[in-house]
Amino acid sequence: MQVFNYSGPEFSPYDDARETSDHEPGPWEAPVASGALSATVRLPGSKSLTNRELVLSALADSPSTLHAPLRSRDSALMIEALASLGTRIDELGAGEYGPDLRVTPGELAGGTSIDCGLAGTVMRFLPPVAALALGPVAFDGDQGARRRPMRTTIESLRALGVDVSDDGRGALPFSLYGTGVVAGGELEIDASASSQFVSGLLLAAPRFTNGLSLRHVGDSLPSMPHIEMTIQTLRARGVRVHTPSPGHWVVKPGLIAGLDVAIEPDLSNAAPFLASAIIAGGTVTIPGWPTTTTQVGAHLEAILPLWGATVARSSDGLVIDGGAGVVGGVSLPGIDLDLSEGGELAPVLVALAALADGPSRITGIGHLRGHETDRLAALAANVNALGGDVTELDDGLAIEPRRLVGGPWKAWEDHRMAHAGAVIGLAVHGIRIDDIGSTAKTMPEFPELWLRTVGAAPSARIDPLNLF
Ligand SMILES: O=C(O)C1=C[C@@H](OP(=O)(O)O)[C@@H](O)[C@H](O)C1
Ligand SMILES: C=C(OP(=O)(O)O)C(=O)O
Repeated sequence: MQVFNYSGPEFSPYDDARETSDHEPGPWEAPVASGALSATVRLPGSKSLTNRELVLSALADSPSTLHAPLRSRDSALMIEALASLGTRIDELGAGEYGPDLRVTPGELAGGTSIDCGLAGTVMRFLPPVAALALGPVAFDGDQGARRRPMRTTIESLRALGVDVSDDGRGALPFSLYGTGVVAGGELEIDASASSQFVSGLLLAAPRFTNGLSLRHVGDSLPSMPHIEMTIQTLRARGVRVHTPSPGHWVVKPGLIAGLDVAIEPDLSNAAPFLASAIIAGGTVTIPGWPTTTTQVGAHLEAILPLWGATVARSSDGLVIDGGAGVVGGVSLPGIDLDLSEGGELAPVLVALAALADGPSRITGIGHLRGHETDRLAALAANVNALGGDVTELDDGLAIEPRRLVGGPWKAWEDHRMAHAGAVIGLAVHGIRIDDIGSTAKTMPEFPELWLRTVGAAPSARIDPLNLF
């Protein structure tokens, strides 16, 4: 097994990361399951698809329309950044999920600074785009973002001839001076800390004069489905991309077509809602579940039955049936899972494992130390503070069965940490999440949707709220 060694800036989930955060921490008492569920939860659009389509629309040769895009902090930051680089983005009427977006590409211009917030997609996808602009572009983000690994982005741009200034930590803040042209060609990078290093380069590569032949060298490569998503979104816009061998991608130079594209619901954000049926019992339906998709959340269909749930597709969407649920006496088995392809699913799956009656190991996720917070340390600290027994491994977590008791649960700015706390709180009285506002990163509706899901009347239909 290949082990990822974290080599980014030093940080721990205990650091106070709130100094530059955009919201006041919202303490929240997680609701306990009060009975079997029967809920249909319509989820907002995928973060990963929305932010890829925004970038490609900005680089395209004609306008694009995004239907049902995500509206959250991460997509708002992407929109703001692309607008400051010269892209026009208009809201179109009010669709079922809020306004669609019309993106009209403009000449890319520097002379701006980009706030990445805590968004990996903004900090890794936009520097190669900014290199195509004329003029200086400065990048910074939240205090927590300054601890996320960025060395590969910085070094890959330098290797492509882009003038980048940084303080040598391999992290935000840094700035680059775009000349309006990137020659491209052959490039080797180490993307073991994040697949987003690969995706960011591939998304801009059709606009490089010679395209890009990109090879990943080094340790294992996480989150392969997200790279597949990048390739598929490029191909849908007429870009020629091929993969001569695993870890080697070739993007031909050429035009990126404008497109009318419907954004799928965020299947990774479906994780806590699907998990709620395993804890509370009963059924949860997610409408609009795509028949085929590159979203890694689709793996939940195969993963969640490991805990005994029945997961099936119906004409209404994806339906999970948790039977009587943990609170109704169902005993969850321990599991052994390599989650290298779907690290963003880990927090909710660890929450389920912490409620199981057997030992679990979730591995292949060493790179989660460089996510919104050090997710391995944060999950271990949170569960152990409730009386759990979670041990950090080099590339994952070992979870021993323990009876958990109520207590504080820290989000550390991390939306998925808050989701995990909410899942545990369904089964354990008195879980107090310190900052439910962290969920605004990808799903500002989470607290409301969650309360309505777990207290939902039979067959209640729950739609995203218009919070904007
Ligand atoms: O490209 C993307 O949209 C993402 C890639 C993954 O990043 P890592 O490879 O850094 O885990 C994933 O965890 C993140 O939530 C979104
Ligand atoms: C790792 C995540 O986000 P980001 O896009 O900021 O990397 C995530 O959403 O789990």
